[in-house]
Amino acid sequence: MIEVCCALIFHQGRLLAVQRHADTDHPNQWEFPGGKIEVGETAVECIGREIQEELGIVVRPEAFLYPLVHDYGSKQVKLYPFVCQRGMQELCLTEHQRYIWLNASELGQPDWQEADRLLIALTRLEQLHWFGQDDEDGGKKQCPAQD
Ligand SMILES: Nc1nc2c([nH]c(=O)n2[C@@H]2O[C@H](COP(=O)(O)OP(=O)(O)OP(=O)(O)O)[C@@H](O)[C@H]2O)c(=O)[nH]1
Repeated sequence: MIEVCCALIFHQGRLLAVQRHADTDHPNQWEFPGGKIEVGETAVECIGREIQEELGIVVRPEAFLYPLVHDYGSKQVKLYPFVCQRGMQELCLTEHQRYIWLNASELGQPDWQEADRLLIALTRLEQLHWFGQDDEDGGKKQCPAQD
C-alpha cells in the first residue's frame, strides 16, 4: 500500500488541481498536489514538504478528510487529503505541466486519476464550505507563466 498525502488547496473559493506530465504513470491526468509519505515522516510533515517542493509555497493544513483507499490493479494507494489555504508566495510548478483553479461546479471536468475521481464523489467535495470563500491575499500572486 502506497501512503500518499494530497492537498486540497483553496484560494478565493476555488480548488487547485494539477496535471501530470505526459511521460508519467497516469499521463496527463489531473490530481491534487502531494506525494508519498517518507519513512519517519508524519502526514502533516509530508504535505508541507511536498507542497513546498511541487509548488514552492507554504500551506497551512486546516482540516483533513477521511483517507481513501484505491486499488489501481498495479498498485494500491491510500490517499490522505488535507484541506489547506494557500500561503502568500507565488505558485510555480516544478513537477506538473499545468494547474487550474476549479469552482464547485467544475469539479467533474478534469480527467482525474481514479482515486481522485472517487474522492470527489464519495466525499461530496463540491459541498465543502471552502468553495466560494475568499482568502486574505486577494489572488494577486500567481506565477505569470501560468495565467
Ligand atoms: N500526488 C498525488 N498522487 C496521487 C493522487 N491520486 C493518486 O492516485 N495518486 C497516486 O499516488 C502516488 C503518488 O506518488 P508521487 O506523487 O510521490 O510520485 P509519482 O506520481 O511519480 O508516482 P510513482 O513514483 O509511483 O511513479 C502515485 O502513484 C499517484 O498515481 C493525488 O491526488 N495526488
